[in-house]
Amino acid sequence: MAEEAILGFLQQNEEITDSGQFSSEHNLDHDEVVNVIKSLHGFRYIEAQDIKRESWLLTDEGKKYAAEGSPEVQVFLAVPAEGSLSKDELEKKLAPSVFKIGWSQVGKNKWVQMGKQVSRKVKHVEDKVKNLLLQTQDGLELDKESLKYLEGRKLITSRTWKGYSVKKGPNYAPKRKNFATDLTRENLQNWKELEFKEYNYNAKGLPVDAGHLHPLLKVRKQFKDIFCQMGFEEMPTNNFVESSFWNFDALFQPQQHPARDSHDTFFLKAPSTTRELPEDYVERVKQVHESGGYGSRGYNYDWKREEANKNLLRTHTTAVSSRMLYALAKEPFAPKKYFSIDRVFRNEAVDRTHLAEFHQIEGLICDRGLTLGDLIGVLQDFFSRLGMSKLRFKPAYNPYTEPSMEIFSYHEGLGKWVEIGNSGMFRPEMLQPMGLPEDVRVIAWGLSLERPTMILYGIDNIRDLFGHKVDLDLIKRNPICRIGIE
Ligand SMILES: N[C@@H](Cc1ccccc1)C(=O)O
Repeated sequence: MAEEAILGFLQQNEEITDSGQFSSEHNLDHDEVVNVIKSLHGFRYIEAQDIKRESWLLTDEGKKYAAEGSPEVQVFLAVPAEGSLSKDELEKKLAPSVFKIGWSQVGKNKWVQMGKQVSRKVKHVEDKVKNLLLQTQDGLELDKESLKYLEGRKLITSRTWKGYSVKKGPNYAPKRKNFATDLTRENLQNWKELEFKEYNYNAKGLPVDAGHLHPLLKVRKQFKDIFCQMGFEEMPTNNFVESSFWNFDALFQPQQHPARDSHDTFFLKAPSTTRELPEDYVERVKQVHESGGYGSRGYNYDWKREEANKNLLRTHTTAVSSRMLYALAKEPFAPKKYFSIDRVFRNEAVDRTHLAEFHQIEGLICDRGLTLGDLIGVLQDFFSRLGMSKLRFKPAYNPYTEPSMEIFSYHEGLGKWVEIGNSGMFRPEMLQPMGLPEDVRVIAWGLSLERPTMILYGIDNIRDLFGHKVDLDLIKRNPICRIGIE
């Protein structure tokens, strides 16, 4: 409405001299008129010039007198037209503040006789203050002296009024054009008929809603911090594709082991085999599988090179540990603590607790003379840093560790013992062919990253945590959970 009024007025007239006046003449809200002026100015339909004016507003006290009359007139009217009354009697007739202010004013104005008795001195009085206040309220201009007087009595205060004078601008039109703003298919097809809005390179874009950490990343960070605090170095795990040799054979896992079946492992079609392996080491691995050595009888089967060459998606990060230990064995011996947290792959039926790819956390310590007691002690230290200090161990079997132990922790929240990992001491059949000194022992453990994360975040279906069905809201709004689930 205001827009039509402004553009229409300028069609016939040179100028709107004062937006305030214009608003009251056209019965428009001045704030709305100002908004329209700003917008039309932005598109250069109009030119606008600021106008600033001092305007006056009544204070609360001023408003009261404008309605009820000034206190001096109220006092005057309380004095009888004929005769007199005592000051006390007069005071009782009026509100204390009215009496107090009015009394001093009637004195100044010489309207009443102020002796023992009070009586009128004049017949009529004019309520000048009330009239001036009413004029101010109506927006009429008062002379300087009156303004100073009312301001002195704190009945009015000044406010800077802002408005505009308005003329036609370079893009003036009696009606605003609708510009096309989006590069839609329709707009592009009709581009000849349309006028596009100009780009505003100074406009700020929408705030970017991105950059949230997935719960798995938050928990991974906490595990990483714990390993680093315990002096572990991170292993390079950036190869998802591994040969069967490093994933299985180097770990003394026999070639007919069920895990090496394609039902359990993803084998690669291309490249289906590895290009090179360290030949002398391969020979020693073959020997230990076939006929043992280092105090072992071996598995007594025909070890096949083709089987070791097959490429696969690594089924555990222990494949990386075997590469690292082999590299370590080539140097003069130095003790090491290694860890990794990265992705592994298993050809499994997916259900609420299993995925075909998940993350494995792996830690190992390699030093002379380590014992099972050291492994238990390190595990106690490691898991208590996670807030899990009640641990139990259960004998287990891995082809590459002896002894092997499953790790259970008492979960206070769930009120039961839960399996949290697997561990053991690497076998001599694994370490000796690498060339590590005979008294060097390696203690190691592994667990999934998903399981503790699910426990922490109260997620009971792994597909709600990882994969294409994950709710983005989970990623945007997950809290920071402290590991320490006790
Ligand atoms: N590699 C084992 C975990 C493990 C690591 C190190 C020693 C013992 C066990 C697994 O996949 O479950």
